[in-house]
Amino acid sequence: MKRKLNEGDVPTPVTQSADQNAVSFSTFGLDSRLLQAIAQEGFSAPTPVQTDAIPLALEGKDILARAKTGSGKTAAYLLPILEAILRRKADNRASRESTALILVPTRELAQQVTKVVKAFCTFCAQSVTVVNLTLKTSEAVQRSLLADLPDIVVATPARISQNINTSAFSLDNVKHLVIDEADLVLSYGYEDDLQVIERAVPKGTQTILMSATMTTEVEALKGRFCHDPVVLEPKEAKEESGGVTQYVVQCGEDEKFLLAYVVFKLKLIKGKSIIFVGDIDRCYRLKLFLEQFGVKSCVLNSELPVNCRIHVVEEFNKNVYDIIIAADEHEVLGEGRAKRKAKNDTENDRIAQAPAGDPGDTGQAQKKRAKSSKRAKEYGVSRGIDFHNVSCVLNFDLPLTSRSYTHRIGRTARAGKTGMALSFSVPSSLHCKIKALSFQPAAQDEANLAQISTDQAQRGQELKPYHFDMTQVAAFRYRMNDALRAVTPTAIREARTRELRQELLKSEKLKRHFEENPEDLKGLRHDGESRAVRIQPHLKHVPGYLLPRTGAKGIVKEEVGFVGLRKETDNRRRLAKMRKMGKAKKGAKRSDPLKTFNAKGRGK
Ligand SMILES: Nc1ncnc2c1ncn2[C@@H]1O[C@H](COP(=O)(O)OP(=O)(O)OP(=O)(O)O)[C@@H](O)[C@H]1O
Repeated sequence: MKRKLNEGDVPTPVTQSADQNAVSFSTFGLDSRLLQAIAQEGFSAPTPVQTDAIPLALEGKDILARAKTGSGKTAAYLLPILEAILRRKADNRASRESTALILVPTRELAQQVTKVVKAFCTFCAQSVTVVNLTLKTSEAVQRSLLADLPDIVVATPARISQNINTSAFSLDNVKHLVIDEADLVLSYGYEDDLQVIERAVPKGTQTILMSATMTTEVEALKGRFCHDPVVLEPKEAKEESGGVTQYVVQCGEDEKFLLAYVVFKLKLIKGKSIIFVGDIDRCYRLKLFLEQFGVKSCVLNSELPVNCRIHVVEEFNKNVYDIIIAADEHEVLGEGRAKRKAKNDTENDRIAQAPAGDPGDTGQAQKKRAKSSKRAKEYGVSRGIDFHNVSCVLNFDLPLTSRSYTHRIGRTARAGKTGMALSFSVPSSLHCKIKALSFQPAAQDEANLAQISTDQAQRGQELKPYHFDMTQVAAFRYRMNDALRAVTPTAIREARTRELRQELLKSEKLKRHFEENPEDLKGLRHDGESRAVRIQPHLKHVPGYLLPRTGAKGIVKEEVGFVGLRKETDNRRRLAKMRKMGKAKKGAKRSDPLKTFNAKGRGK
């Protein structure tokens, strides 16, 4: 909640309301302590969804609000709930009940919502208590947290149903139920849990559904949980992704790396960026690749413990990093797949499985995905996480669904700001040309891009081609190849384990063990220092001769049409150099240096 809307930044109204400009938070009749907190957050005026939802929610109405990502939906439902709790407390000081239940699809979101509650309760912290039930705690701890009867409980549906089933939590006193990111809750496989909750929710509970998109799932939830709800929808579809300028580049698999290098090294994109990749290995591959050019980034993926993920987002939001590389693996499962659940899940949530016989899916790939999907279940980086001040979302790997695309690009242009989304799409003729760099689901890029473009067109948005001057970009190919060669499967594996090792070092739980076994600590520390990729200092500098005469800007040609990509034939030069260094066997056939990756296989 750090970014503020400046005057003039305030987005256009979401629905038709009487003179939106005259609305201020004080017109809602909110408790002065809440108004103080709102002012402290720097919110000068309510956003359109807040303007519409807050008065209705204060009247106790059920609401289904559809508003674009980043439009301030969290405050739209939290403020009226906090107001209602404070009013009830003022009437009956003795009462201690859990009266508000906020359901979110992921742990990160639970953490985020809890933080927002606390921020709004800065001046009434004694009166309102909140518990985030998704933290990694034992059932006994959860039971005791709930026994304190916090006013607000934030959790995933699975955690709630689990606690209802063990009688640790009763919904008898719940007066407000929120399902945030309602369009995602069912696709995360929470159907059984929602059934348990549905049965336990008392009649007359005020229900608020918040969603970025209106899907059949949301319609279904509306029918099941709401009573005669007011439906708030954007006035015009145009406003949906209004602040995001969307671009697409058709390119080969290696050219994704080439363009990423050029874009970030030459700072063609100003400000902070989120790069979405399709799986965890690609997260580290890209990170290690960019690192060699002195481009620093942090990674986010479901393999990292949840506390670490939250920490990474916080660091990014504090501008410690400008680039975050996020693996959107849950998305890779596809929405349909994610619905399939496995029984006997020991964790509180279910396992999303890939269906058998999916076209293009190997058995091994399916197994791997099913295994990782349990982790991915509560991890949804493209959904709802409030990354601050993101100028650009780069879809390094194109999302598999239009809905995912909407969620991903919603990480930029938040709270009335503007932003840019750049997507790489691999034409089928260029897919699987370089095995080590290829991403299997990209085989569907053409079809997925067509679907995304159609959906965006329906929202009045267009994906324009981004014009790189590829003749200029090609000059960087030699360096790209050099850097790519250093990112071996072993390097990726090591980077992956190193990241986890660092987490072990930070672990509170292992502190005692390390005190008793200092050798283990030393070993881990030492491991952490090892470098995954051989250092090539020259790569960090961009020699002037690589740049066009007009400087870095000459690489992006807005006025020309898309320039087809062409493989540069620098192999002869490279081979000659290697021979000189005695590395290449005479007569060795290496038409493309990247093919050396093939021989070693992928780093997975
Ligand atoms: N009235 C306001 N004035 C200024 N900033 C605001 C206002 N309301 C919310 N914000 C800021 O806008 C950002 C986005 O808000 P929020 O996370 O609630 O959006 P959202 O609609 O829930 O997005 P998503 O669908 O992605 O979860 C936050 O950083 C929040 O602090």
